[in-house]
Amino acid sequence: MSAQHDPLVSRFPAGGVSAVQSPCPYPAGEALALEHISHDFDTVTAAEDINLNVEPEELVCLLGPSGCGKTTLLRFAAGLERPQHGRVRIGEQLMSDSQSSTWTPPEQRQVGLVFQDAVLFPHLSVLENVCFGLPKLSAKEREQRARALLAQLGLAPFAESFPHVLSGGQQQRVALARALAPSPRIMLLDEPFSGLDARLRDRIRDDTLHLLKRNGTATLLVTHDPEEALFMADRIAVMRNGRIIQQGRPTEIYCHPIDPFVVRFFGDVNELQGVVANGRVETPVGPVEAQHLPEGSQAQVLIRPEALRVEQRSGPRDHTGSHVLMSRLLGGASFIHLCVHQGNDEFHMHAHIPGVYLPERDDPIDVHLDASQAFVFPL
Ligand SMILES: Nc1ncnc2c1ncn2[C@@H]1O[C@H](COP(=O)(O)OP(=O)(O)OP(=O)(O)O)[C@@H](O)[C@H]1O
Repeated sequence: MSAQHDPLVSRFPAGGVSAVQSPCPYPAGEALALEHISHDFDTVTAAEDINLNVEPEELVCLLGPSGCGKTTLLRFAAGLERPQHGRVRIGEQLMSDSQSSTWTPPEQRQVGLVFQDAVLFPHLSVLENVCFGLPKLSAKEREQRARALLAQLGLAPFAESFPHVLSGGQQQRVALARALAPSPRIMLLDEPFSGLDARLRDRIRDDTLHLLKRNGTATLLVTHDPEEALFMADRIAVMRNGRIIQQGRPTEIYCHPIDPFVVRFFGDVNELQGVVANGRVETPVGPVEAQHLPEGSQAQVLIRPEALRVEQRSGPRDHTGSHVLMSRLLGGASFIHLCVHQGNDEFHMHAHIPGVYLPERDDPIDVHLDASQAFVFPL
């Protein structure tokens, strides 16, 4: 989908940066390709046969826990580190190739880089910081482009200010504008929002998404935050221990996770076990399809809290059936601790219900399962 047709960007007025530089000035084809990248640091495998590409205008998130190798991949793309095996291409150009010893230094790669902490030149104004990477334009064009970008990020009033008078969030936006000013072939963002408090982070994340989409900038974003990946990404690559274990559109990753790690990484999950019988596994909240597993095999069932719908039932509050243990309001949703029964066994499960729904402790309930958010894997 082009940036112009993306409903997310429709709230932006025409003009701005696009008046200075039209979106996506690079030819069609991949913006970035990492091909068969492998790399060890002493005994740690930071990358193992990684294949990842970013299409023009696409925003790809590398998502995974701390230490899984996300930053290392970004550094290979930027040319800050040389992979022991594999190739890096940016656009049509080969940037590094372990076999032919091809190597392009970072300053010749036309990448935009933003890290967790904005590193601005303290002796230059905001405007001068953003103009810094634009030596090929005339002074007037430089200023025009820098001001247009600052305006898009709500920073126009600070153009003449020096970095030390800006808040952390404002500094981060300046860093973003500076990286974007030279129209990089690819933007490489390494946890750029993680140093910000929650509300500011949401705002800057939103601004960044709109800015990147409006400019049609291909982007690789590193994050350990699954919500951030879902919010930002056109495509997500989930990493663990130096390997990409699943990549696809956010809905594919969330609704069709290929293993328990991917399910758990996206949040709290109810975990149960059972035996496959007649192509399904019985759970205390209903059967779950398991046609892909052998009959009689042990299976684990992972059920997201939002898969459970809770209905209050009339009857005695005597704990003979499923009942409420505790209810909490989380804001836009309610979180309910449940005690559910299967035969003589009791299970503690969590339900996540949209809106304000707070049944009382000990209320008898029926629990219904949306099986599309329940996943069965071999044990
Ligand atoms: N220069 C280095 N020398 C030795 N080990 C390194 C080096 N750089 C990274 N590593 C190791 O490689 C692994 C991957 O590190 P990397 O920084 O890429 O992970 P990450 O997923 O980005 O983690 P985080 O989210 O914490 O930044 C880690 O075990 C790390 O300790």
